[in-house]
Amino acid sequence: MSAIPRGQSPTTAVLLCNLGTPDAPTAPALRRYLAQFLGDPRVVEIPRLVWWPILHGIILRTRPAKSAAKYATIWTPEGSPLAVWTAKQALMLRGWLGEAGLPVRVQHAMRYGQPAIGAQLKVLQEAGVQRVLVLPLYPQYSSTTTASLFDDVAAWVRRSRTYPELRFVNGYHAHPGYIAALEKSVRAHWQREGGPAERLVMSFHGIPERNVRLGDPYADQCRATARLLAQALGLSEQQWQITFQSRFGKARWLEPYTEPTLVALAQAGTRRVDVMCPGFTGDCLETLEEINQEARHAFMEAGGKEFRYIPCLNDDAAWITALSQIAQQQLEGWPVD
Ligand SMILES: C=CC1=C(C)c2cc3[nH]c(cc4nc(cc5[nH]c(cc1n2)c(C)c5CCC(=O)O)C(CCC(=O)O)=C4C)c(C)c3C=C
Ligand SMILES: [Fe+2]
Ligand SMILES: [Fe+2]
Repeated sequence: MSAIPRGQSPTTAVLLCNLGTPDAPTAPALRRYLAQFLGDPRVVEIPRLVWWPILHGIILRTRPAKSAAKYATIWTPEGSPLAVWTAKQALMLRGWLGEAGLPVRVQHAMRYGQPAIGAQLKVLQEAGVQRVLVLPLYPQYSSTTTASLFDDVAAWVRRSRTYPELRFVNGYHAHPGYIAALEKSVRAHWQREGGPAERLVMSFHGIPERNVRLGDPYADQCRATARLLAQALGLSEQQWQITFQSRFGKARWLEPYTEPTLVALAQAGTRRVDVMCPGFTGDCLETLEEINQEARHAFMEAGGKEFRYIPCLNDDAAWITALSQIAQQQLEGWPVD
């Protein structure tokens, strides 16, 4: 791909997309966010007639205040960590691609909340952008996340008379740059801590077991990521394990569940664990509160001695390099000006 002449506004863009987060750690903000999130038919696959009264009559009356209190424990002066990391990743990716001779525009957008995907696509189009690569911050494909993002892009296309040429990344769970960035983050953690703990627990966000039965490749992709990382780190089967967190509702989700596994490890005499969340590319509520606060507490209460949390990739240089490699591979062959 030839470089875009400097000084002109780029007509090619990368839209870096993430899940989204509430605007504030308050019950009203959580109600807006959860209504959009849990009203998405890709996330809750229950017929509307059955689900709507439960969502609006029960869940949105009780959950917002409880979730807001959790968000309040991780909120920063700059805002929600997920929003802060996503914006920073987009800024860094723009720099990395520019250095690689591809001065494309890079914007970020959220599936739920702000900045919305449709609004960002409109901004790009109005700025003269003719080609957009949509790059989700989800390494593992799931219909609940990746396909939902695609739906949102498609919904904007449906509303628009004209739209740019579009490409969409489905996932990169085994990309060598992603695995290498994860490996580097674990090795740096071991360096700081003076060596590995007895066990490395890799916790991924769960999804309902039913989705997997119906063909969602998410679980296999999480397992493949975990295995590749364990191999890169030279770990034996006894030194690592995969778990799934954040179960929502009463149905069976992917197992083994993270917190009960950590409790069982402590009860069986494991004193020290390293815990990471390789499926989350930036720290957020699910890693900072659910893992580093709640799961830590459960492990220690069950007799564990050290719970060593490994931060997500966030603004790590090796991770931004991986993102820029993934983007470059997809931008390859696209005509520029
Ligand atoms: C990384 C991949 C994710 C998958 C897969 C996923 C599936 C999924 N999530 C819910 C319900 C909730 N998730 C919530 C927060 C949340 N989820 C992800 C990622 C995935 N979810 C992230 C990054 C976050 C954190 C957002 C942040 O602001 O920091 C929440 C909201 C918080 C709460 O009230 O607990 C809900 C609800 C379902 C039902 C689902 C699959 C069916
Ligand atoms: Fe989630
Ligand atoms: Fe959670």
